[in-house]
Amino acid sequence: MRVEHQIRAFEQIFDKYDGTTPLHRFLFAYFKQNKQMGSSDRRWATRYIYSFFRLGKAMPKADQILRLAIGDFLCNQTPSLIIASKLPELQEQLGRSVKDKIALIIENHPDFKPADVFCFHENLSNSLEKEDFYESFFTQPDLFVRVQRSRFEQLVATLKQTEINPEIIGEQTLALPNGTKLEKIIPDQKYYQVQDLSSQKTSAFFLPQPWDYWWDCCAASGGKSLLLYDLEPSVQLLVSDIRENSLNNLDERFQEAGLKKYQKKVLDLLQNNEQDLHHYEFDGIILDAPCSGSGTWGRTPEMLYYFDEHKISYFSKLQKTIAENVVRYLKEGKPLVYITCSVFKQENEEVVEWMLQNLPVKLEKMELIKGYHSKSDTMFAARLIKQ
Ligand SMILES: C[S@@+](CC[C@H](N)C(=O)[O-])C[C@H]1O[C@@H](n2cnc3c(N)ncnc32)[C@H](O)[C@@H]1O
Repeated sequence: MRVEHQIRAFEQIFDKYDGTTPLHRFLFAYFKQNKQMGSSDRRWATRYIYSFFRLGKAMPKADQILRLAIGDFLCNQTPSLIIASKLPELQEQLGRSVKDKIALIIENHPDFKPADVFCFHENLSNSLEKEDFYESFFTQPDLFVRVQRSRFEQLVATLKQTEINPEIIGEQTLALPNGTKLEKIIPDQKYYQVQDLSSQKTSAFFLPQPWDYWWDCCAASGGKSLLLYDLEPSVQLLVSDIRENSLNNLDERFQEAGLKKYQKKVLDLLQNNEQDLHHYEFDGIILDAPCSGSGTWGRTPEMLYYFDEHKISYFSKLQKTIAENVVRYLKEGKPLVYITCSVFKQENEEVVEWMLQNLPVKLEKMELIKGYHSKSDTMFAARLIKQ
């Protein structure tokens, strides 16, 4: 296959894609419509377009195909026609670490600045190590699974039989190479959940008591509720979300996990829900808030290119309003666990600061759960106690 052919395929995709749908979904539809592309064409086009977006906004003035070659060099350890044609002097260095390769690119192209990869740096939470964070975009995150304790060894053994070598991260957590078709290997999903490592770590903020009544108020398909249930199976739950569809998926997941004691409501938490909720009082609330998702862009690098910075303040307002609307249903002395998958301080520490000033809550602890050293997402969690 000639390099011109690959470049044309990349350019056609790049021209058609506008960032409004997730890239993986766009590519799925695009390949369906372009049946003339064989599997090798599709594989190369996918590699190139992802490598390109992983470069974010670095080297804005450089030629697009040179940017593609640099992205491809930084993201991959195997050769490609683009690297061979645009960066022949670096071909032999493909096996080096990302850090080394970044240094080589800076040496050869001084206009390459790692900080431009993630160009919203002014907004980053203060405790984030910026260089490590920027560097992490050139490595694809892993796929993490949380496994029922009693099934852990058996699941590891099954995976090993299929020549997938899972990395054991904790008592219940495995890391697998991204793209592993786990549901094909183990179709019965009763005993494991796909859930990012940092997301799993948010459970350290829950600390439920036996027979507590908790509200997972932005539950989607129930990932956090399942963590809570795992910690304390006697807990009773109200789960709600604005999207009915997500709540429908939740039923199946809960059933598989054996979670039976829950009630479900479709609620828009920007509205007054007093009619529905006036008699409710909770022992704990999980607010896994709608957010920019900027801590997960290692999985969706197209956002580095297309995200509109104005959205940060939009999400921040949304988060404050939702927090205000839910905290009134919390018992005194009980926790509100505020979670985002964002790295922006306006959605994290500043929302907490706003809550401390405007709501009857006291901060117990908060943490940016950094995923960039462990091929996982970065999240934020805070535990606030109602006064
Ligand atoms: C970060 S996701 C929750 C993920 C989920 N907790 C999990 O662990 O899988 C945020 C959720 O907030 C919901 N949401 C957005 N705006 C909302 C609103 N105004 N009222 C209630 N839920 C809302 C979204 O539908 C989305 O499912």
